[in-house]
Amino acid sequence: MDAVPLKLYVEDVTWAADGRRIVDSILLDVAPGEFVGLIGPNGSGKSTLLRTIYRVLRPDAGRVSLDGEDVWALGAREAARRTAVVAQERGNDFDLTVHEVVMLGRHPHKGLLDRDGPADLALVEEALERVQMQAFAHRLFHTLSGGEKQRVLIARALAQQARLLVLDEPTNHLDIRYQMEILGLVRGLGVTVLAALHDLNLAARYCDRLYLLSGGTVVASGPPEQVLTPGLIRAVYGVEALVERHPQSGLLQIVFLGPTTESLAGQ
Ligand SMILES: Nc1ncnc2c1ncn2[C@@H]1O[C@H](COP(=O)(O)OP(=O)(O)OP(=O)(O)O)[C@@H](O)[C@H]1O
Repeated sequence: MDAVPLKLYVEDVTWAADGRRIVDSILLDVAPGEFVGLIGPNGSGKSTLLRTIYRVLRPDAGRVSLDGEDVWALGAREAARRTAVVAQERGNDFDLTVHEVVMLGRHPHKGLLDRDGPADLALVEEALERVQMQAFAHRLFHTLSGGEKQRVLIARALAQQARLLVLDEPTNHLDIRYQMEILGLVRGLGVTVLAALHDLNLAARYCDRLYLLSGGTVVASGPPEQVLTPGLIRAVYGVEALVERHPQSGLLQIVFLGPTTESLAGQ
């Protein structure tokens, strides 16, 4: 993805369903080349917010802009050229081979009747190599394990050469080695990244800044050490935690002690 990173700006975005605001007046920005993590408990609105950003949901209020241009003014094709998405939802990829799934990443760049050219093939091969899935190129996508599928979807995003990468739980099927490899790879791409992550230790390690969502609103944002405090973890997740810098590695480390007594009493 040797593309110039872009600036993402989410300005007071609200999206409601059945009269309930699932995301409510969200203000968020990601600077060019920054890796920002979106964290928060189940149901806090992370996926819904990401879906407004990659233009599946149209906000009821507010706007999402890429380099200052509203994604709804850009049109689907141009928005897809700028934004690659690795999400849980799967389209009709089931009868496709791994190679064909990754080639889908080239579609926003091609006309309706354009065939796959040598440059497209080279990008697909390079992307498969980067996630170490070359040997699987001719396998049917639906026959892969969860982690293998996840790596192929990352490869599709790489082949797309987008300037913004939106990831929704990109590592949830991966073993610890691939979790670290994929997040390290994504970080090294130099593109703008917004990723919903559940693992707070991984979020602390790979993200420049975090936004913490609760009940559809941003309750904290900033560098990991400012957001991942015992007080905020207790208030938002209902879990007691110790947060410290590991003496040898210097990494921020969160040790979860257990649910707070209030949250246990509420069960
Ligand atoms: N189309 C919809 N209609 C009604 N409610 C919805 C709709 N989409 C999402 N919701 C609700 O909005 C809330 C937020 O969902 P969302 O998937 O954005 O949360 P999340 O933070 O990504 O959660 P998780 O960590 O569990 O993936 C949930 O309570 C969900 O049930």
